[in-house]
Amino acid sequence: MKLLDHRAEGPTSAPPLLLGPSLGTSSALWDKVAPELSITHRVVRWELPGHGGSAADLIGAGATVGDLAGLVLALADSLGIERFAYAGVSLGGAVGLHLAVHHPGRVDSLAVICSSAHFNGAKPWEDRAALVRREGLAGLAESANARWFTPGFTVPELVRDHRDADPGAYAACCDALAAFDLRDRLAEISSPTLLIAGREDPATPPVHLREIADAVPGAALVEIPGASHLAPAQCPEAVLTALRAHFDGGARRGMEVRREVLGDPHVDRAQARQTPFTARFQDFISRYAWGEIWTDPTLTRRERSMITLTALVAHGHYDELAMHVRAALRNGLTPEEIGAVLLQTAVYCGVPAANSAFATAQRVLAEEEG
Ligand SMILES: O=C(O)CC1=CCC(=O)O1
Repeated sequence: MKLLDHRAEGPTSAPPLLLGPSLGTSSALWDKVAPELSITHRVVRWELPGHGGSAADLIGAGATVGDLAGLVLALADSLGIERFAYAGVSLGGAVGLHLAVHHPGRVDSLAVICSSAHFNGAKPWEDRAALVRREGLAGLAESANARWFTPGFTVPELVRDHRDADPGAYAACCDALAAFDLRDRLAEISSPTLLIAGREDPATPPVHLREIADAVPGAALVEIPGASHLAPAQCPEAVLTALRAHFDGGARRGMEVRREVLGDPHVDRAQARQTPFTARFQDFISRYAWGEIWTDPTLTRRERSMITLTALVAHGHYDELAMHVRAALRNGLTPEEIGAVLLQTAVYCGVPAANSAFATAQRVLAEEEG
């Protein structure tokens, strides 16, 4: 099966983040944003059919946003990505809305940028599709700067990509925009949703994003002054700040997992002891140890507990060991299994270390039983 062209960057073990382009643009739209996002995410930028390196015949006349969403899901499947965060601009944002409504199990978190739940009816897009089918894209590309940027600003590479797109596929994308209207379904979206509007955007002005924010439960709206339609290209830092804050569920998720594994009383005590001096360290632990490592599904929590017990014995961290014996019980290890792990440490970490570990574990197990 033919797939959308894409560019992937960032650690393969990081949470996946799919980035969608707007009509006439390519993945270059994300050039100033994607490298930064790829520090914390496996970023996959996809190309519209007939744009960038995607084949034009992936869609045809009468295409829908649902067809584009299907291509995005096929790409995700091919990359072994089940659930993902998603950000899209304009038509790419419409794809994100469609995914969140029709495939909620796939979308962990959504950001919709300079986009809309409807693109002002069918007529303008039917006219544009007819024009492009008749005359190609050269003429339309001449007006790209006015549609995409504030006066005096341009990104020549994006304008060139617009001119070079396949007219048939571009027109099919216009067909998809003509038929798109998700206003009645927005309230069904359950993924955490961020809307980003360009204050100077003539194509999808802030009122379109506000309409989505008002309808999607819990959604947030950020308006970027000085940005027109292609905000990630024109105001990358503002977009990056908003996306980072939205997608960095690491700290939040980390705190949830920390509480699940260590228990509320322990975490509450740690929080109460926190001072301005230790706050950054506590935050680091929540994000990194709990938000990234303990949440990584490659290993089970039971397996992680066994590894952690062993490592703590190896380094003689007996206070931490006591805490992780409790965590191991919470993660489903039996006292017998904990004993078997400690016995094995006698072989690899040394008998004196295991001796102290058994004493610590015995005390904790007795406390937990009593
Ligand atoms: O190029 C435009 O006209 C702006 C636009 C509308 C939908 C989209 O994806 O881009």
